[in-house]
Amino acid sequence: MTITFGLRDENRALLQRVADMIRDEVLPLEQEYHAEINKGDRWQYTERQAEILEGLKDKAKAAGLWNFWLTDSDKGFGLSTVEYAYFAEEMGKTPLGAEVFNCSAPDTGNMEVFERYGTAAMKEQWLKPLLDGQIRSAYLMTEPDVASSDATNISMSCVRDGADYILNGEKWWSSGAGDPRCKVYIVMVKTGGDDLQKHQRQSMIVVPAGTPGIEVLRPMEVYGHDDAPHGHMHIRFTDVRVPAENILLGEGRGFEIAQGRLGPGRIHHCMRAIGQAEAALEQMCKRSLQRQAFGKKLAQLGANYDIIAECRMEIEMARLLCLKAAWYMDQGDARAAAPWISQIKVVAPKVALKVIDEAVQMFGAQGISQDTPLANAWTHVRTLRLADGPDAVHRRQVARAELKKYTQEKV
Ligand SMILES: Cc1cc2nc3c(=O)[nH]c(=O)nc-3n(C[C@H](O)[C@H](O)[C@H](O)COP(=O)(O)OP(=O)(O)OC[C@H]3O[C@@H](n4cnc5c(N)ncnc54)[C@H](O)[C@@H]3O)c2cc1C
Repeated sequence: MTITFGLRDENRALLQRVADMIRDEVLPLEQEYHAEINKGDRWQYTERQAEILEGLKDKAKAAGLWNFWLTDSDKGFGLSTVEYAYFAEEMGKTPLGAEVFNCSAPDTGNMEVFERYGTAAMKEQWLKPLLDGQIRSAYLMTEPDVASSDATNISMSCVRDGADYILNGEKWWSSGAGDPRCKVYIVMVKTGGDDLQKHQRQSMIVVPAGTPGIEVLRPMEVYGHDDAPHGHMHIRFTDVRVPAENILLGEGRGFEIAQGRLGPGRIHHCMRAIGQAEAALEQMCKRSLQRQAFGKKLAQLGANYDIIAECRMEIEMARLLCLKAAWYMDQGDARAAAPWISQIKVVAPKVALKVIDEAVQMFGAQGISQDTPLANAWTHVRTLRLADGPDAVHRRQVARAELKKYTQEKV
């Protein structure tokens, strides 16, 4: 029996329905969906892809299995962050899982921004179709020419001109911007100069994807994969003009919004990474019992018992830490939760990478091939050590919170 403390009884059945749908309906179509991408223009959403994915989304929506990520809200199920952790873990077990239930990044973070900081017009134009799963979105912060783990470096120019703002500069690693269904970007820009305090120079602005002056230059590759049709795009803005009312909250409020956006997004990635680790351990165990070498099952050879045991123990530790960080988030004090989110943001990808790597090894050469989901899972989880803040930045947060207990001085 799986222990699911913190999950209210009424939501247990809901979680089981998600797990059942993933096993019975999503997993059987995964391979065909991904094979379809290789058939023609990788950046198109082919008829068959649409049939598979939109078909699954329609089923999930009709069954009421939709938008679980809207924690503590009357629009979703009102799950706590702790409860959502179990759902995200389940959805993380397969690449299409999160999108089928309208719970995928970067849309969830962007929807949260529109919900919390958007105007009524933005909610109508962007939040509504995002909540319905009709369009997708991207979040553009990282820039090629500056160390973007320090967001005070963000320098895309955004200058007021009458009733508009004009944007110039480049962004890269804009996840999801390759998808033809991606219709809107939330863009971190620089609106203030050195006369302002460091954290008041950046703003966020809403830019429709097709605005004149936007050029998608190329997909950035992850270990040689373009991740089509989602993509992590390198984009140039040349005199891109958007109405002044597209700025979120007002000039200089970018950091405030980034904090609100990134907290939940980071922990959701970790929850899904734990799901990927669980899926990899299951595959490793099954393989080690099915295959034989030197007259024994693989499980019985060398240190394989130890490897399996270590993987189980590390997953359990990571899950408990993730639930603790989620619990802190549920207490409503983002500042107190931040170091806990940083802890799990370092630990979850590290553990998932280790487990997936051991599973790859147990599969032999097949493990690194296209014939198991493991190679793809490894590259995906590896990116999490950078995306939403590199490990070192999160470790620094953890250390500062620790040191602050013992000094009044700035650490
Ligand atoms: C697959 C993928 C998807 C992504 N999706 C998006 C997206 O949708 N939108 C978006 O805006 N960005 C996205 N990113 C970008 C990601 O958020 C950035 O790469 C990340 O914030 C780091 O910025 P940087 O690459 O400029 O690295 P830099 O800031 O140049 O940092 C490089 C290295 O410097 C070291 N370093 C930095 N700070 C410290 C410190 N305080 N202490 C010690 N060492 C330090 C670390 O080793 C770090 O890895 C994505 C990245 C990947 C790989």
